[in-house]
Amino acid sequence: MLVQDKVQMLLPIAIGDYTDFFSSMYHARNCGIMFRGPENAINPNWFHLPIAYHGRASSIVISGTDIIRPRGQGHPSGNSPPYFGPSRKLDFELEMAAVVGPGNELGKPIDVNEAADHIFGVVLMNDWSARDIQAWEYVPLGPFLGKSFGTTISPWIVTLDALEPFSCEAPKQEPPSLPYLAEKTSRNYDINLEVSIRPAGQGDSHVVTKSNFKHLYWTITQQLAHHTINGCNLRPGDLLGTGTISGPEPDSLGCLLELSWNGTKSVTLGGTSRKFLEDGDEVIFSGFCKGNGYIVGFGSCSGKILPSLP
Ligand SMILES: O=C(O)/C=C/C(=O)CC(=O)CC(=O)O
Ligand SMILES: [Ca+2]
Ligand SMILES: [Mg+2]
Repeated sequence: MLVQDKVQMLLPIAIGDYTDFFSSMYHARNCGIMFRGPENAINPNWFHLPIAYHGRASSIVISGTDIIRPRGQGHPSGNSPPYFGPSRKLDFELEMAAVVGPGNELGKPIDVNEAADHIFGVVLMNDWSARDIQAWEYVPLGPFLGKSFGTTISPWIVTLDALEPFSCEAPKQEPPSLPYLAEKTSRNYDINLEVSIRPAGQGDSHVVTKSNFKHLYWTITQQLAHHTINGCNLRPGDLLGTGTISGPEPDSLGCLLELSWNGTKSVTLGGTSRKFLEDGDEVIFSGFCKGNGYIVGFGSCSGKILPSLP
């Protein structure tokens, strides 16, 4: 046995492909209210299929790896042209991710009721997001450079077997999903999640949100079944992010975009405050399940923001 602090953690898998879903209704609704207003907050398709984008596997890094503030084109306001420079709206996204194994052959979808047999386990994941870059580039094809500069995961994979004692009923889906997504039993897991930020030079980190995996509307088994329904093959080590896991309460929102309501209010951090991340901030995710006399821990998923290139 080795003391955790004395070893260097590495990525637990070789990640061939990475997909990121958008499966918390609270997160989808909040983003929609901010970007489209309350009447059209959630697009009609959202309630019929687990929405996702194809992410970038090459920039997935292990917890503890620094993240360089990305540069890019920022969203013009009014009639002004777009600007180029360091992101002014750098954010974290509190997520978990399923690690695929064994996966399927090309052309042979995985049945939703057998999907759990193709998920080896789960990790914590931070889908770092540059909101100004993302807002300008994402129509009509989805996120691109606003998210591909870095994604952090925790160092060990907690198997679904280890999570079984913490399984709980998933939210009721209304309208009912199409038959290929209808599960005989639809399960989530009760996993406590927490995000804290340690500003540069401070010893203490400050908790900014607490959420729970059980808030996901689309389950990870529905995500996997949907991903393969067109015949797409998933391979061992592929990573399926859940999407930002926001809960219903104001202190359970999974990103600063929501917590600061797109920079219109401040989030307190001890003696200071944030709307988006500043250079030197260390963002630390933790996750655990509390059993009877024991804990299943996910370790931490952390990263510090370094200044952008000149
Ligand atoms: O509702 C929209 O138009 C946009 C939503 C987002 O951009 C949220 C997002 O970043 C997706 C994610 O959680 O990864
Ligand atoms: Ca995401
Ligand atoms: Mg990312």
